[in-house]
Amino acid sequence: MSALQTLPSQLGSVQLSGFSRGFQGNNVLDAIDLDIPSGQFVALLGESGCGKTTLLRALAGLDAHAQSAGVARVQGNVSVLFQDSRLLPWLSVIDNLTLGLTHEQATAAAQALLNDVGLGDKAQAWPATLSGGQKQRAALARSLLREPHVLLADEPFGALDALTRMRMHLLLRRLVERVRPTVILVTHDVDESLLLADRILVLKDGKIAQDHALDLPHPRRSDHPAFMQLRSTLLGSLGVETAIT
Ligand SMILES: Nc1ncnc2c1ncn2[C@@H]1O[C@H](COP(=O)(O)OP(=O)(O)OP(=O)(O)O)[C@@H](O)[C@H]1O
Repeated sequence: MSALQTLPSQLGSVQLSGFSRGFQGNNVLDAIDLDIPSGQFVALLGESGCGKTTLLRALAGLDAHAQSAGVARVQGNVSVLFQDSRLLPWLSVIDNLTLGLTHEQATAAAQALLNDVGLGDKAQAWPATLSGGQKQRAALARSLLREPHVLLADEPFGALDALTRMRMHLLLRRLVERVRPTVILVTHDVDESLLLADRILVLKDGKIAQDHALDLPHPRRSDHPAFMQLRSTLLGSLGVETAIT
């Protein structure tokens, strides 16, 4: 076997080794080393402008104009979920899901995923007739239909109201537990990271400044003592002091 071949057990793993990236001479990511094993759910936190999206887009193979050094390796298929759904307005919901897929079962699988995300009756609807939350659910279904080994999500729930966001959290956890992709979720929301992730990273000054493993069962309760302690630590690292000690 050649050294370049990917072993099945490595599919879904992500490695950064001395990875730097910048734009127009400004360094954003500074020699990052990071190993994410297959199937891990990672949340990436950090203050605005610290480079979270830059890191995610590098892993997605975007921003070819950026100056990069070092290694960023993602093994397997990648799906990207953005803050806006990016559904094409001239295609029905189900045609948005199956766009580019040629296998015969794509339509049946798309309908099954739409059922899963509660949009079973919206398959033939136009995207413009969906609410923001419904569009994001359709976008999530579109991502998972590709059966990605790695799901890269950039604040996918950032624009949703609190109630819809809570529903999306439950939905994402349920689907992720079934499909088992590696997930890297960029978020500003500390509670979101604590509710969903197995591991929480904080990006600061171009480096991974904190790396926390979370071994709490799901569904999680936000009043769990370990949850509250880490919440306080994370908020502190983001420059927000809390009363909890
Ligand atoms: N395509 C680009 N061209 C030039 N500069 C860029 C580009 N993309 C990002 N940057 C710069 O890189 C830095 C990091 O931006 P990035 O969007 O990665 O931060 P972020 O942590 O995701 O921020 P936020 O939480 O506010 O979304 C910023 O200073 C930004 O201006």
